[in-house]
Amino acid sequence: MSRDTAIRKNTFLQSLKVLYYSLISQHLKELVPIIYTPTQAEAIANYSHLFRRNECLYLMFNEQDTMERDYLEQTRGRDVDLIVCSDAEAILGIGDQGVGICTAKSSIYSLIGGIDPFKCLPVALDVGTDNQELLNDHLYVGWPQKRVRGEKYDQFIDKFVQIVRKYHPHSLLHFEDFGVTNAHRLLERYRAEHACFNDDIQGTGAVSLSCIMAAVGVTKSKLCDQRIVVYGAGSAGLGIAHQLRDAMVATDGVSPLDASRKFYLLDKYGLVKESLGPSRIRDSLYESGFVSPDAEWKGAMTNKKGEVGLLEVVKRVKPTIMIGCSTQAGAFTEDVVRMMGQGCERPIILALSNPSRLVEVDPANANLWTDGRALMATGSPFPPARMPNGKDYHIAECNNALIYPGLGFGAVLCQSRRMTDTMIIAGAQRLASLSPALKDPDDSLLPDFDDAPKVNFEIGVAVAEQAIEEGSAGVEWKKSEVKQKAAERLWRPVYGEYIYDPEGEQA
Ligand SMILES: NC(=O)C1=CN([C@@H]2O[C@H](COP(=O)(O)OP(=O)(O)OC[C@H]3O[C@@H](n4cnc5c(N)ncnc54)[C@H](O)[C@@H]3O)[C@@H](O)[C@H]2O)C=CC1
Ligand SMILES: CC(=O)C(=O)O
Ligand SMILES: [Mg+2]
Repeated sequence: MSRDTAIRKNTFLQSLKVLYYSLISQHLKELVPIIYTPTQAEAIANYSHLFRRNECLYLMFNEQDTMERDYLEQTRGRDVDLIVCSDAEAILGIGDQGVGICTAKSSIYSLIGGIDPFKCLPVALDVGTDNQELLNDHLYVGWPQKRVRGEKYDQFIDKFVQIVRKYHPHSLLHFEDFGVTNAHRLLERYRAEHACFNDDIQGTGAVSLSCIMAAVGVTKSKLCDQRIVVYGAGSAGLGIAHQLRDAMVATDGVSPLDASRKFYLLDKYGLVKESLGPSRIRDSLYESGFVSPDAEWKGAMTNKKGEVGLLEVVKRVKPTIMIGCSTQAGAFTEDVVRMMGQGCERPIILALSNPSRLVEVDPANANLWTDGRALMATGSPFPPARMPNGKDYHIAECNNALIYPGLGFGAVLCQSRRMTDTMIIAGAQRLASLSPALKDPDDSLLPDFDDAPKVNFEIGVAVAEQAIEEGSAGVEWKKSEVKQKAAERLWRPVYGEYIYDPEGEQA
């Protein structure tokens, strides 16, 4: 190699990383689906078989005695702003993947959020796996033990969080794809003491709120006038319901109780209603206030176990919005969608499960079954649907990646010690204000992914402005200074253009 010193080799190799980011940045729409959803699910599912080298900080449960040393070794000389961690229990709709790491989530912060990749740290928290296929696989690279749960799990996570707080107190700690029993708990436990963010709960809630704000703009109605069915009451479903309810309370002035009654959540036991009891309703669902009173469901059709299914719910509720985050492919059947279409003029349908093969309804079918009246969004990219008038309807990609990079950029920019609900709402409102559907009701509900960097810059500015206004920021800027500061801070991959000159070579 012509680069003869270690430092020249080092800078050359670093430049290849810049090439990676530069190439993807120039072809975002084409290449994000390759490094992120839907392909990422396949890459994670085959992680051990495709394994080349470790790209993240890998912390294993049975090596926690050296956790602090391992952390320091990986972060030495780096000014870490952002940490993306996952225990991989509920990866991208494909369940427990043991050590299926989420480096892509971290790369998206750089590609779309403009955060220097050198300041981002992806962390795999390996606490074992309950995925028997992985445990039987002799090539599995993770710790081949059953998942650690309970107090020992909490102690391991706590040790990690305290190390982050000690060495990078201004960082944003992003939780990704934790299992439903841990996701809410961990966020609530740590968000008051450190800037924490759960993407599946808050990121998905925020991007869905933006999408729905745009959709109710098209239907010229208010958020509090909607009847909302959420199919799949896990991290994403509950996060979305909370976000929409908070927005109804904040913007439409309804009480939290009245707002809660606009929601009908379904989980694997059907409609979440009182009589399902604690064996079928998780604590976080009970506490959420979204459990339907039995009195509202007298005479409803049930199965032998007393469970009410989706079709019956849609028939009785006549929802204006139906959101899928259940991992159940095709759950929004023709009967369900046609029934919804009978109950309202412009059904708003968000089929958010990833990867694409798990989508609750193919938008082309939803379009057909509602005669082109549905306002639609999906979690992974889908081709446009042809409307009866011959026009193409662009399906919004309602994926948290359209908002979390900006939320993170904003929090990091102003060194916020908290990621507050109001900062997230400010980001969601800014995204909604950029919806193409505001100019043309037949256009996509959300901006195109090609515009994601520009859009996320705006989101970041809105978040930092809100943090300054409410006193959460660690910097002493005026709100009017934020845009300039954001522009100065933005990282963009610039890879020099090399022009091949054969004549020059001969000379
Ligand atoms: N578009 C986006 O930005 C995002 C999409 N997602 C997708 O949403 C899906 C769920 O993700 P999480 O909420 O993180 O997982 P989760 O495991 O927390 O939640 C899934 C929920 O679906 C429920 N469910 C399972 N079978 C069901 C059935 N037959 N009927 C009704 N509900 C059923 C489960 O009980 C669980 O509560 C995944 O496919 C994920 O990829 C998640 C986060 C963001
Ligand atoms: C997008 C995402 O966070 C998920 O599917 O889990
Ligand atoms: Mg996720």
